[in-house]
Amino acid sequence: MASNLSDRLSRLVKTMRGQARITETNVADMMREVRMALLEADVALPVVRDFIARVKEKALGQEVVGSLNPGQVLVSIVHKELARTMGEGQQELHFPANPPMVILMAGLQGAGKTTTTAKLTRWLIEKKKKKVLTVSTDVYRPAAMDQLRTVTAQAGGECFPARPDQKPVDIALAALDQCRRQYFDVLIVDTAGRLAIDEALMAEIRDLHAAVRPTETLFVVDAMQGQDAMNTARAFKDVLPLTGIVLTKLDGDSRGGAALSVQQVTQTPIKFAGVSEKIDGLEAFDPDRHAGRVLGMGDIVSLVESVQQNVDVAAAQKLAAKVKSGESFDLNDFLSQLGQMKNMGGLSSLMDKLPAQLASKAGNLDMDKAERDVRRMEAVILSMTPLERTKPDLIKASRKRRIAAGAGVHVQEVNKLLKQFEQMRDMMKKMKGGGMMKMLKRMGGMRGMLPGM
Ligand SMILES: Nc1nc2c(ncn2[C@@H]2O[C@H](COP(=O)(O)OP(=O)(O)OP(=O)(O)O)[C@@H](O)[C@H]2O)c(=O)[nH]1
Repeated sequence: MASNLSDRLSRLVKTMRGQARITETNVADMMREVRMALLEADVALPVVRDFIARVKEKALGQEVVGSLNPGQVLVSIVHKELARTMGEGQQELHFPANPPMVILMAGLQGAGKTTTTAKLTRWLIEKKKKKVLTVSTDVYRPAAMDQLRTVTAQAGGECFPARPDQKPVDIALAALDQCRRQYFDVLIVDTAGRLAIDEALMAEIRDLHAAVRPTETLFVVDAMQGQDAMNTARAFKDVLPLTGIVLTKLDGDSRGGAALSVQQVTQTPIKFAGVSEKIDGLEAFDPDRHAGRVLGMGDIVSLVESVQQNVDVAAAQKLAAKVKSGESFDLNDFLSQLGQMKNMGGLSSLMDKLPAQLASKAGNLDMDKAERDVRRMEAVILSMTPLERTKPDLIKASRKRRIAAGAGVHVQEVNKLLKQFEQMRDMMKKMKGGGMMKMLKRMGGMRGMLPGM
């Protein structure tokens, strides 16, 4: 697995210490790394070229302030420009003043249109309190009609009973008529998957569009499609006035470079991301966060921010000094560490911000259980006396039972915690604070990643 962009740039940066400006000479090597990172993320080559030219123009002549170096400044420029290219903030659906709203789903076979139709139905019902009707116009595959009926029911919506012997336009108009008569707020028209080179099918979807005049025409594209996504998107855009893009299968291995290519050629906002096969696996697309993924850096920017805001560096330094000087690590210290972890938004929110490679390694952990464990540990420590917290060896069996009762847990939980604490104290003694100092230094290094931090 290739290392991430900030690692690569910092390797280069070692050779250019003391340089105060981004110049033609030092930018060339760095741009090569940025180009590689984007190509590895499957962004189409012409889009990469364009993007690089824009970043270079922005970067040249930038002052490198304070403790930053040119590489750090560049990572920040690349990240911001990438997020800006993929959209300015999150983009919502447009709801017309007079319902029903019609949404037309378009895309290649297997892109995820039917699954997204169901997810969107659920999203509209739950988040927007809408009454939703779906309809399949895939007259070529009766199984597709059955699939939509099943998934719409799972989503809690209604599906218009279409028949394969009808024409797609007739089906859609009949569904729209039912929608009006029965006061549905939204009609989602699912269509057959089609290749852009299939002229007859492309003409059919254009006719469908003209007949139902949708408020939203969503192009559904599989993030795993990589470089090809650009050509597909362009062909659909030529035929249909797209209003939004749904990028599916972002839970796969792909770094999601397709987002950049598709957005660039269609100039259409990416509105949703598909993040699982399940009915609730649809999220509003977040360009800032996705930029981190494309660069292979996870949501590093907000991770750095949450570490800085919530970790009490002074307290951590005091703890490191205490361990180093041979003073023992006690349960109060343990409690404060648990508190810091909670301040950063809990384990699952930290996991969400990690780069994909790291997160997938930790993916088998049950985060909900881990968070419950942390809360239980806190309750156990809080039910001890101050003396017991500094000298846990004094805790006898009868006190363990009282502590367990106070925390509302089984006595085994108290034993488990004391054992974990003992292991941690042994580890701390071996580290003599050195490991923690290293960690703190790294945090200091991360602070330099972005200007103004
Ligand atoms: N992991 C994952 N799988 C997805 C996602 N979206 C769709 N899929 C899967 O992709 C496959 C194809 O999805 P469909 O919704 O049937 O695709 P379609 O575009 O309607 O396909 P056609 O009707 O053949 O044109 C199914 O196995 C879905 O479960 C997603 O966001 N993540």
